[in-house]
Amino acid sequence: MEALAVHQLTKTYKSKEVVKQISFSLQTGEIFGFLGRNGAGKSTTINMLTGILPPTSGKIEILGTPYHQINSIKRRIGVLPDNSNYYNDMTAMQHMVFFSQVKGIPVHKNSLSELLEAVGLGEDMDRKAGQFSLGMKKKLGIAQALIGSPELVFLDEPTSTLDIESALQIRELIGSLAAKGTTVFMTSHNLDEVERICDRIAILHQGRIEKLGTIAELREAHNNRFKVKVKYKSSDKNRESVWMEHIQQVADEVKREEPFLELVVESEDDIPRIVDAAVEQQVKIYGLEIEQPSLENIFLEQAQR
Ligand SMILES: Nc1ncnc2c1ncn2[C@@H]1O[C@H](COP(=O)(O)OP(=O)(O)OP(=O)(O)O)[C@@H](O)[C@H]1O
Repeated sequence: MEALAVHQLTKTYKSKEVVKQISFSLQTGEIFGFLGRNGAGKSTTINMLTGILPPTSGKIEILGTPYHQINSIKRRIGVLPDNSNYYNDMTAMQHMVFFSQVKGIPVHKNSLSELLEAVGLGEDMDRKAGQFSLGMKKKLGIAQALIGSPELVFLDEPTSTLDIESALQIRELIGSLAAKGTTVFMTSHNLDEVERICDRIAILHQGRIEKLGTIAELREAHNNRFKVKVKYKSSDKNRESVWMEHIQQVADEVKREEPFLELVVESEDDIPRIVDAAVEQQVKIYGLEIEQPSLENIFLEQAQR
């Protein structure tokens, strides 16, 4: 089932279109990464999807419910907005109780403290938010987004401002949510993170979705060539030449700087062919490094256009 379906969604400020006819859908239980440079329109999109900002045009269906009825399903949605405000004099737990009440969800202190523990605020739940660092506020924002076990969660940069360990903890939490069937829509500037946890991604560029798919699909569309670096040794120059001739037929590019050989091949299947031919010609392989285009390459290519 689709947790979210967006069709031709557009936002115009005065005469400037900042989100331009974007369409996509999210399957239940998937982690969807929404990427783009500063100002690409990510937060504007999240604000429209969560009912904070009215769209100029387009169609949104959330959890099988038309957009104009979004208030009736707000309890089933969790949101970490791009900037959250907290009351300096209220503790983390008091905030959680307050947010539960605002959402109309019965207050269960045990589950609220479990959520605070899950984001790493277990020991700080009775401290006032006025004493919190930026990272701690972010964790509180994630905990409040998860009150009432929402089916669909929007997380705007959930790990920015977090230290390495905390970011890892949050990534694991996001993974466990999805494993339980929660659908996650998240933005991030950390491409490594996106590559690791997102099932599919969309790259937004100047308000338009320029790329959409799994990382493997984006690689395929980008230019799915493999760079292969081989460390080798051969004691027989003739046999080595036969191997080289074979490589010339298989590889698109060949660069040789003994004892290394750098190749570019179209298909992953070319790699064992090259190794098999080496074995046949008694060329010894000491190392093999294989590099595929990273999400960073794909993203940078997009951003430079
Ligand atoms: N209230 C507003 N009035 C006019 N323009 C706005 C308003 N809010 C956002 N914009 C413009 O809309 C565009 C998209 O902004 P948005 O905040 O959605 O980008 P973003 O992708 O979330 O960026 P970031 O990564 O920096 O958070 C920007 O050009 C921004 O200046």
